[in-house]
Order: sequence, then C-alpha cells, then structure tokens
Amino acid sequence: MNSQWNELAAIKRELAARDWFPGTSGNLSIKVSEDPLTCLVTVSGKDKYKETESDFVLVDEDGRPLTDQGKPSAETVIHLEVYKKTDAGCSLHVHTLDNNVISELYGEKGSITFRNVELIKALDIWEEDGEFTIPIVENWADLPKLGKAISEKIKPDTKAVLIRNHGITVWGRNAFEAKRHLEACEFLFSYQLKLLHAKAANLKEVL
Ligand SMILES: CSC[C@@H](O)[C@@H](O)C(=O)COP(=O)(O)O
Ligand SMILES: [Zn+2]
Repeated sequence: MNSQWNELAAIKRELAARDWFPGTSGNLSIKVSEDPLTCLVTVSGKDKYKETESDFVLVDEDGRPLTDQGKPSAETVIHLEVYKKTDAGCSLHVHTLDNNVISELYGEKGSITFRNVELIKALDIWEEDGEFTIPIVENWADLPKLGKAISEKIKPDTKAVLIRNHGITVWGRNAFEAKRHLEACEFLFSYQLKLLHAKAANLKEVL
C-alpha cells in the first residue's frame, strides 16, 4: 500500500500546484487490490493543498474504512462505481471554474464532444476524424444516486464524466494515465470556452 500511497500523494501535490482543490473540493483515489476491491481515497473535508500523514484512508468495496486516518471522501461511492465499471486503477475528481462552466453550458445537451483538437490524442484517440465525448450528469445530492447516474453513463470508451455545476471525475488504468486524461480534459474545456468567446466577439472579422 506504501507505493500506492506515494503515487497518490504525488498526484495530489501536482494537482494542488495547479490550484485544482478550491475550498477543500476534490477527491482522489487509487486502487490497491482488485479482488476484493480496495482503494486509497482522500479523507473527507480536508484542505487538499496541505500534506499530512492522514491524507488517505483505505476503503473496501462498499466504502467502509479499513484504516483509521479519518472519514473517507463523501464521494467515495463515485470512485468505487468507476472501479467496478472500468479497468481504472486511479480516479480523480476536481472542481475547476472551466469544468463547472462547461458542464452548465452543455448540461441540457447531456454531453460535450471534441473533435479536430490535437490534445484528444492524450485520451488515446488517434483517428483522423476521431472525437472525444464526455457525458454530463445532474448534480444529485443523494450520492449513491449520483454514483449510479455516473455509472450508467460509462461506456467502454468513456474516460470522464462531468457533474453539472460541480466538477469532473476522470480515470485511467494507472495514476500517470488518469492525470494525463485530466490535464487533457481541462485543456479542452479552456480551449472551448476561449473559442466560444472569440466566436461571440466575432474576432475573426477583425483579422
Ligand atoms: C466543499 S465543496 C466540495 C464537496 O461538496 C465535494 O463535492 C468534494 O469534492 C469534496 O468532498 P470530500 O468529502 O472532501 O471528498
Ligand atoms: Zn466534488
């Protein structure tokens, strides 16, 4: 469990450096065993910019703590749904301004699709006309219901789900891949927002 702890701590440090944990938001997990399913998950309500010896707690497949660092993330159920539904080894959840605004702009549509942007390759989409879709679910306060809503949106090629006006949950087979997917998603959100602004301002006309 030591190596998974260190891997998750390193990711947490890097996401903190990007300022992706405002107001104690966000939670991270890494799978420790497959059968029975256990994972390390961030302790609930902590300031994720700080590093302590009780940052992560080991939980079982029902989210029950197996170690005594504290209360597991309120959103542990989402991480567990991801592990149960995919081959993920690491799952990351962050709230950023860009992912919140995108989730609201495209919330009614129920998804956002990116094509013709180089960075979708970071999500393993290499075809000439490839596209990358992120489903968007409502932000149900009932967390098991939210977990189920997310699980239902996960298809074999899904790598992330947006929660409306809340944040993103993104995963990968390992920590390196999960972080690459998260960085790519956030790049795409920022790109899309800038593009929409530029179009709204008719910026092409002033060239
Ligand atoms: C403080 S706002 C964020 C929370 O409501 C929640 O969405 C979140 O991401 C963090 O919850 P946590 O229980 O600390 O894992
Ligand atoms: Zn959250």
